[in-house]
Amino acid sequence: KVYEDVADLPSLHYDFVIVGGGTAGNVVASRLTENSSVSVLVLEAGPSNQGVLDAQVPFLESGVSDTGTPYSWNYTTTPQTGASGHVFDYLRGYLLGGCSSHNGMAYTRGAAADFDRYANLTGDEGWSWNRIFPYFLKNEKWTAPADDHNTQGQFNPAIHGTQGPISVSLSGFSWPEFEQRVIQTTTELPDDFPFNLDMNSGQPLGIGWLQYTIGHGERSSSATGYLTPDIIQRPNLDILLHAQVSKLVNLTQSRVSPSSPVTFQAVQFRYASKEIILSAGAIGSPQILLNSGVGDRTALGALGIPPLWDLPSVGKNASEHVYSGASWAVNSNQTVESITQNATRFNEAFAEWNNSRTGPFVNPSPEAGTHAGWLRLNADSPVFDVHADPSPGPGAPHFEMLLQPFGAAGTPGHHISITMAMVSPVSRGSVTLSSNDPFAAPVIDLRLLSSDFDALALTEGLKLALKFASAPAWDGYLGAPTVDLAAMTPTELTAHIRANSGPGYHIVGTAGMSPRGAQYGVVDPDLKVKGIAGLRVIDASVLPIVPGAHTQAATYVVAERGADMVKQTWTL
Ligand SMILES: Cc1cc2nc3c(=O)[nH]c(=O)nc-3n(C[C@H](O)[C@H](O)[C@H](O)COP(=O)(O)OP(=O)(O)OC[C@H]3O[C@@H](n4cnc5c(N)ncnc54)[C@H](O)[C@@H]3O)c2cc1C
Repeated sequence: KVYEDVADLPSLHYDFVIVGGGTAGNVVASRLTENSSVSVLVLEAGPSNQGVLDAQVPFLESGVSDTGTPYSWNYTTTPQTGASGHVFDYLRGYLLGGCSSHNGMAYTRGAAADFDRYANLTGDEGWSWNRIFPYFLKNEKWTAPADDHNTQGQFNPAIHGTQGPISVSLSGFSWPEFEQRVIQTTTELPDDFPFNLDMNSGQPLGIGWLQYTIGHGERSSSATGYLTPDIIQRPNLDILLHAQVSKLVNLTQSRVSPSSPVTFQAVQFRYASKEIILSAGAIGSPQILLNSGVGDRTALGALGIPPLWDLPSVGKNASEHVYSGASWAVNSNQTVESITQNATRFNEAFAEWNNSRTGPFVNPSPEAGTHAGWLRLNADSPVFDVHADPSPGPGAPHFEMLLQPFGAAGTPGHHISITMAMVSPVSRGSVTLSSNDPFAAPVIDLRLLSSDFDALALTEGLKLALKFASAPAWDGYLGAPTVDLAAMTPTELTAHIRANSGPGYHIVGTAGMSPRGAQYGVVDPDLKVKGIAGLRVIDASVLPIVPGAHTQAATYVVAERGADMVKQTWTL
């Protein structure tokens, strides 16, 4: 059951307490309570997703994701020196479902090489692409698009799951003038921009149709998919909302030494007899560990937090994508602005969604892409003189190119954009504490573009965007660029990128996996916190390096495998 008030909770003792009812946390709660002998409590800081219209209507996503809404943690980053000193809002979902209840819904699994690298970095073959692949299928329910269009040639059915909790579909409303030009470009410039039937095969390189965690015109999230009404009714599952966990309690108060590991058995006010599972996300999980005295001993001591267990990697190694882009006016009124800049059409589109779950509101927020391209730097690029290739292999991208029939928000007229992201960044940031107040916002320093490699690579990426737009397919359609990037020298382009880029909200790595016995890292490959009994982290923070993909699919498979590991430990 879902509880709004702690006083109503029926029990003090649970087998498992899951901190965070977000993307990963709800997967674990749902899977563990499949066994009726197990009791689970989920503690979620935010409110319910039920009745939050903007979390249901894909097009209205920003109403739930943006800073300032009641459903956002309202974080900001520190000034980002590599990005002209800008301070960015750092969006994180503050409601049941976490980021899966407010994200952009793009469904991208990443490259096989991303997961094979996780296997190498952890010494656990179980994280390799081939071994993880069944979990993608287990998570997914392939669904026809809302407009029921013929999807042949737009995806490969052989690589998708059909029975899982999360609906995945192709776009349910089309922008034909734009889409035809994208596809035409793949035939005109096939060397640089080959068509890829399905970017989720493990071989993402090329341009393909985007898939979204949307079913029948509505957002599919961990809250809607893994906490269906019948699952919520399970007598062995309690979910407490408005419950922000400050720190974990060490009931045994045992001395810290490698031979007598610390045992965590409680959070604030509830007992977990088997395990506490931290699923508070890549910001929340390290924050709770640090508040609990698990982290860099010196830094904790300096803040007046008694260090309990020295794990210097907690909150470090934050790995995040960085986005920049280009936009052009177009000689057409067939862009998403025809809805966002016209109140009548906006209201009609909303009414259509209400009546039949069709129309433009079935697609994600206005700036969503119709297609994505996953691209690489040239093998002989001089950028590799600055830093060795950080990508996990030749089948994995350096860049994501998002193709959007929409310009910059607030600019009148009709535009298209090509957003370009550096998805194999060298830069690493951190999540640290500002004080010993466990409820104070953490310090989020992504160190975006702090590596020159990232800035120089993204410069090459923007050149690829310009090349894409130079294909004959766009002749007569593209008007003036919003900013004339083609006229810039490479140095000017790099400076432009530093002044005009931002984060992708894809942070991972702050409780990263490393091999068992390694002196670095936060969790072992079985997601148990190193040196601590009774505590795992199961969420995006355990991925040691950001995949070349939006991160929800990777988070879902971490959670599915994590739940299996917990079941295995306790023979459930
Ligand atoms: C605006 C935005 C757009 C995105 N777009 C996409 C996209 O289009 N495609 C994609 O694949 N990925 C996208 N992502 C990234 C993706 O959604 C995340 O990587 C993923 O969902 C993270 O899952 P998680 O379980 O690690 O954390 P979360 O989903 O954030 O879950 C953490 C949960 O823990 C709760 N919590 C935190 N601290 C505490 C505490 N102290 N006590 C109790 N509860 C707590 C939070 O409220 C939250 O519910 C986007 C992210 C954002 C923010």
